[in-house]
Amino acid sequence: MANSIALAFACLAIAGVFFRFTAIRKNAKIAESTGFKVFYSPVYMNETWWLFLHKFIVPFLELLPSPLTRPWLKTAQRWRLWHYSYEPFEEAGSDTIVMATPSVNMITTCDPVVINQIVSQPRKVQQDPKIMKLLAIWGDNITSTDGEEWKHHRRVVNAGFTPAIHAMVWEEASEQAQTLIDHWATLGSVVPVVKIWMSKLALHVVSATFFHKKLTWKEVDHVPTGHQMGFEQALNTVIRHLQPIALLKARLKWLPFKTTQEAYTAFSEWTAYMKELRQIVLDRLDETAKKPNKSLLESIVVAGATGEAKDALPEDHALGNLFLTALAGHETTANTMAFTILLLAVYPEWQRRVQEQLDQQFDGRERLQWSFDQDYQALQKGPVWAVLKESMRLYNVVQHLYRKTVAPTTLLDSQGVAHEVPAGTLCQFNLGAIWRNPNRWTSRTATDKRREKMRNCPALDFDPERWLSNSDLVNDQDLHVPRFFPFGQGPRQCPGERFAMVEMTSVFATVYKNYSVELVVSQEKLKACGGDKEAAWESAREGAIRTLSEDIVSNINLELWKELPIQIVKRHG
Ligand code: HEM
Repeated sequence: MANSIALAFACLAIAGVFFRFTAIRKNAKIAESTGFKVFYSPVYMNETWWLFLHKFIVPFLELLPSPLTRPWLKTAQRWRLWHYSYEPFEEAGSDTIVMATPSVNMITTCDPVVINQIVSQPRKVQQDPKIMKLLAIWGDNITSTDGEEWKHHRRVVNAGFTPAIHAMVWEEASEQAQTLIDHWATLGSVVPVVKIWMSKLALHVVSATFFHKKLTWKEVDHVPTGHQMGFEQALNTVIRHLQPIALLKARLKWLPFKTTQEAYTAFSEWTAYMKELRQIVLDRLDETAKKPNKSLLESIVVAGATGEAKDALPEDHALGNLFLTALAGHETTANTMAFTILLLAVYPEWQRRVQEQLDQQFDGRERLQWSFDQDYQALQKGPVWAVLKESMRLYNVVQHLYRKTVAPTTLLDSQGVAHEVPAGTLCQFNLGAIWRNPNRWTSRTATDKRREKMRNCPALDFDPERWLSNSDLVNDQDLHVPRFFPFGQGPRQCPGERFAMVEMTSVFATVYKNYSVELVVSQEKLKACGGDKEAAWESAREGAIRTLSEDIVSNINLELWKELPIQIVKRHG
């Protein structure tokens, strides 16, 4: 009996391998017609079994001779793409390659020309429905749709990003940052994991400006009557359990595990909060519909309720967009702020340059006298934005974007060669590889020896100067397409770009005008360095640079959950 079962399994495994191999061969033939370099990949990065088992399998695959795994093993690990950066393309000897997998052909590229061609042909290249529908948890929304349906969602969401909202973001972000610093002071001014606080801060800003729901540091865990979770906790828990919620939604209720029960409670609580917010607008519908400057919530709900043929959104679509903007609007900005704060603690010389710019700009004016109209634009020219851009270059929180060809498409590459890509090809833009491609971006801040010793940590290349002296921006000045686009490009470019930049500028102005942020040097470290403060600081800095590489994790966003303590110190003079 046991022998028969073993035989049956062996036959199944052989048949599986045979079918996979045949499918790859078939896909590879089609891929070769594109003229891009083609590689076989025995797995497709999004296959369910691979996503579940990779942790156990990858260490064994890494023991195989590299010609057998190059470059597919790196491209198949989507959660490590940021860590591998340009390596798979280096291994492949090309900035655009096609991976022929058992299920789909996937173009993966870090060539800005190819990317620009892809996003410029929205009729032929669209969102991949399989990937984007996962985010349609409450209903279709701006990211889960394409074509005419997407235009509809986009119009409604865009209407919420008004100049009045951006001015509100400026004020709210500054107030939240100041009250957070005051809150930190009550906790001793040492912050072990800055990411956690930046997520809260960014959520507070989104909540106040989009939903008219003011959140404060004291009421973080407040649970209103009739609810089982606070507003903030409900959203954060939904985000933490996004994958099971996306797959099972209300069916989670029937699973008896603690985490699935928690996920279900968060799912139903967040649904209730969104419905309540919607109802508040519905109660003042006529008045709100006439407002020239609607908030995002108002724009979405009014469009859904008035039934105008042009803009009407059913309730599930309205909830879908409310969730999506809350999600897209806070984690991206929060992680970018967290990385930038840590980088400035590692590079105090850049912190000083930021402070000099702020001192000059505000010239003795107190925080409440700063203004969006007078100060936001002025701060874009100088170290504040140079630091932000350099941080987004090295720590691109959105690591990859996807499109799928729905018709045969011609793509030119940076050498001017035309490639014919058939319909049904998945296109992946590897953003980290674009901006850490050593052939395009100069690295001046670390010697090869130091780079080798520190295992090529991205933080070693932090060089905001490149944004101030444009001459050194990139090696290929003759490239006539955008080369740095952390917010995407083309019709689907991030609608929240200005929102995010206003928020981050305002937070950094508030933090660094009156405070410095320093790495914490532990007593053990000081002791280990024989009481030499300078040596202990250097050692803490080396540790921070390593942490900013080895401990970065890739979830929906790139993030650092591990402790990397910093302390907030009042500036003098
Ligand atoms: C540092 C902060 C942010 C970064 C790096 C970022 C980046 C991006 C990127 C790369 C895309 C995809 C573009 C594409 O598919 O080509 C995107 C889309 C989007 N972002 Fe952002 N984003 C940020 C902040 C925000 C904020 C603050 C909001 C809202 C308040 C927002 C809302 C959205 C939405 C709704 C989309 C989908 C657009 C569509 O599919 O039409 N983002 N973002």
